[in-house]
Amino acid sequence: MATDYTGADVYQKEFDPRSYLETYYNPKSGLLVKDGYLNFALKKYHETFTVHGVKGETLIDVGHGPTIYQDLSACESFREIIGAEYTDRNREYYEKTLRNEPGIFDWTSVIQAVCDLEGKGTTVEEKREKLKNTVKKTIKCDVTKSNPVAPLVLPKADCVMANFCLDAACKDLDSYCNALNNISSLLKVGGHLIIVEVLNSTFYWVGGKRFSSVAHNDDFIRGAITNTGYAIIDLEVFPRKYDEEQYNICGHDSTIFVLARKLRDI
Ligand SMILES: C[S@@+](CC[C@H](N)C(=O)[O-])C[C@H]1O[C@@H](n2cnc3c(N)ncnc32)[C@H](O)[C@@H]1O
Repeated sequence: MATDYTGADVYQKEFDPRSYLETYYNPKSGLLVKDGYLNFALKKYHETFTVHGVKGETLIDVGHGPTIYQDLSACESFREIIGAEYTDRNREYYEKTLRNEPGIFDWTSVIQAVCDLEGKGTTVEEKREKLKNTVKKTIKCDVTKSNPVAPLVLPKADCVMANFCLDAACKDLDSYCNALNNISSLLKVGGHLIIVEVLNSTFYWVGGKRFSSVAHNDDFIRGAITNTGYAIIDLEVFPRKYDEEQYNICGHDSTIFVLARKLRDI
């Protein structure tokens, strides 16, 4: 079944942060927890900032939505994280999570898992504090615009990450490549890009609303990143076991994690 393109205005009106978190990241029933993706992503982020030594002054987390897991390792290697997301509700939810407000989605087990990966004896509370202090601000961002953070003009960052954002934000493969180039304009030459996407899916559900996704395979992602002026440092595809009920909630057969270094502006 085809899904009509759900653009940024649909996200602003209809994307419910709590439903998204419960459906995909609930510690017991979350789809991305049960299929192993979350542990895969935590390991890849950990390796990025340790084995691959990615670090610097500023990292921009594009399309962070209401999730924080993608920043838990990064906050040890960057002086500043800037959250850049389209919807007001997601920015608010993300900020409330940083402040660990009562009733907010509970990331404790995920924070503990990252502390265990790091093996430095950091406590969950210390990690929460570190992340809260490292995220200096959240700003509005639209990846379909040539300057995604307009009207702001930011100094170029050392790292840009987009976790499950571009597939969700883009209408087709051409607009995906444009959006990749748009977020690349936020990054220094020599800086690092981290892209995480689902493969071969056209939709995902959040709280009774079907959202569109651009369908592509890993070759497309590899080509799009290389053609945007990057050298790929690490690329891994994580397959998802077939389960009819779960595939009816979101249709991807795997996820892809890519770490790349920017060689030039195109
Ligand atoms: C599938 S969610 C991903 C959330 C989170 N990063 C994660 O890893 O689960 C897609 C996110 O992209 C954001 N988004 C959609 N269109 C966008 C646009 N044009 N510019 C920036 N963000 C957008 C949505 O608001 C949402 O937070």
